[in-house]
Amino acid sequence: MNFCATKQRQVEVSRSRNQYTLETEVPAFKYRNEPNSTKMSLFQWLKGQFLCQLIIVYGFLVSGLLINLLQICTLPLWPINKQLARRINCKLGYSLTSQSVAILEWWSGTEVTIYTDPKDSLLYGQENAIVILNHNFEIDFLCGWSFCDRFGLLGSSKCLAKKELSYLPVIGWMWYFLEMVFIKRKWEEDKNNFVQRVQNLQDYPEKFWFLLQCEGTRFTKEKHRASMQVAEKKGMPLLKHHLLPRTKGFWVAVQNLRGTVAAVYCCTLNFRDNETPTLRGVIRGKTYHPDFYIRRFPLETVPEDEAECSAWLHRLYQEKDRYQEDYRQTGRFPGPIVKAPRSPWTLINWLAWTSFLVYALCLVLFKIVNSGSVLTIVATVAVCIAVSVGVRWMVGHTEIRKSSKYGVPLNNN
Ligand SMILES: CC/C=C\C/C=C\C/C=C\C/C=C\C/C=C\C/C=C\CCC(=O)SCCNC(=O)CCNC(=O)[C@H](O)C(C)(C)COP(=O)(O)OP(=O)(O)OC[C@H]1O[C@@H](n2cnc3c(N)ncnc32)[C@H](O)[C@@H]1OP(=O)(O)O
Ligand SMILES: CCCCCCCCCCCCCCCCCC(=O)OC[C@@H](O)COP(=O)(O)O
Repeated sequence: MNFCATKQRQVEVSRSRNQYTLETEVPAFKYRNEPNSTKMSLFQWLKGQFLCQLIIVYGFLVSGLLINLLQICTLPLWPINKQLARRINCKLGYSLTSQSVAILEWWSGTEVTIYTDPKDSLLYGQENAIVILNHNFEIDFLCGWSFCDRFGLLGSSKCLAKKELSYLPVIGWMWYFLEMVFIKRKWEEDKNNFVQRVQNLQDYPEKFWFLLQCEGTRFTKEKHRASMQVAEKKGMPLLKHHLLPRTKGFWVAVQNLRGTVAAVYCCTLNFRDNETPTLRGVIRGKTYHPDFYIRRFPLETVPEDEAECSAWLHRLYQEKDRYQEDYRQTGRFPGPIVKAPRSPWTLINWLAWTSFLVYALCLVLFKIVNSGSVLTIVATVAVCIAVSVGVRWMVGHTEIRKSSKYGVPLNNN
């Protein structure tokens, strides 16, 4: 049983007409994600069923391809009414991304606990921001989406992502229409396109957060060792829980988004009890316990000069490193917990897509079996095998053991 034994103040933030209000004290022991065992046993049983997991993957992929198709249909609109095309793509993006949030929050029962200043939380969702985040976990992008959804920015939020992710069916194709910024992580090759894509966000019609994972790659022992050798050579303090941040992307984003974004949100994510979450675990319904610490820095406080801005970011990562160390000692981040409720719309959208697609699948399977054609049946089995290989390949992109060798000496990809 998980419980937080620290006496702490929890601030409930409820959504009413886009306002986050109401504060309540909660008792010292706050039980988290504790399902009523009898009521939940059927649900637990369902989570363990391979068929249910298959339906989740099928629903996500097929709805994703349909959404990709709808996104392609918006292409003729871009030259005529760009802002409308962008808004439609945000809605389409929401319809796909929110399914993964529903799977995280409602299926696996994983809830992100947010530690932040309640005053700052009133601004979340009301302003554009650059978000920086550590890159240690296989489902950090899912937790990020959950956080975006709690503050109404799920469809429109963006990230700086490695180019390889743009080729991923469904997710990567969707991101292309959502104007994500893709980079090869080779500055000379990236710089023109990067600056252009960031500048394009200056007139974005929806509120957005722009996520930068300044470490540039996921944390592994090998990358950490290499990165700390660089820090040592530069005479910088060593980090224990982070790689040395790459600062160029942050500086360019800040410079080009002054006047567009209001603040930098420094986010630090960790999981209770040294959990090592995986996407497979989420699909199998395993509950994880992410804790998430956010500090808001008004953009005016970030230096304009490149060297000073870079030093500012390094200092921030040194602080983040101390928060991670404290978290390991105490099991919590500083500050009060702000509770933003999960939205029922993610669940409604997910159930609507899944019911529709399962119904359609039953009709198609019935027709195939009824046709009695051996060729059709063999072709169907072949397609299923191909899709299964494809899904493993896609899920593999989230796995740290398959992470790139970026940042390891003599191998910068
Ligand atoms: C709980 C969640 C919380 C919050 C989430 C909130 C909101 C979420 C919002 C939106 C979500 C939307 C979608 C997200 C969903 C999924 C996406 C998830 C992830 C995608 C992320 C990625 O793909 S990460 C990979 C790509 N991103 C990056 O690389 C960004 C970071 N990099 C940069 O910004 C770089 O600056 C650069 C790539 C632009 C350029 O890099 P470059 O190396 O060319 O230049 P730099 O000057 O920056 O760095 C060079 C200096 O670095 C030194 N250094 C450090 N370490 C090393 C090392 N290991 N080896 C060699 N060199 C190293 C080096 O010495 C250089 O120093 P100099 O002094 O010589 O300059
Ligand atoms: C919950 C949804 C379930 C639906 C069914 C599953 C179908 C498969 C979905 C696959 C989704 C893939 C999203 C990939 C996002 C991964 C982002 C990421 O973390 O990229 C790593 C890079 O930042 C750094 O790369 P490395 O240099 O560490 O290498």
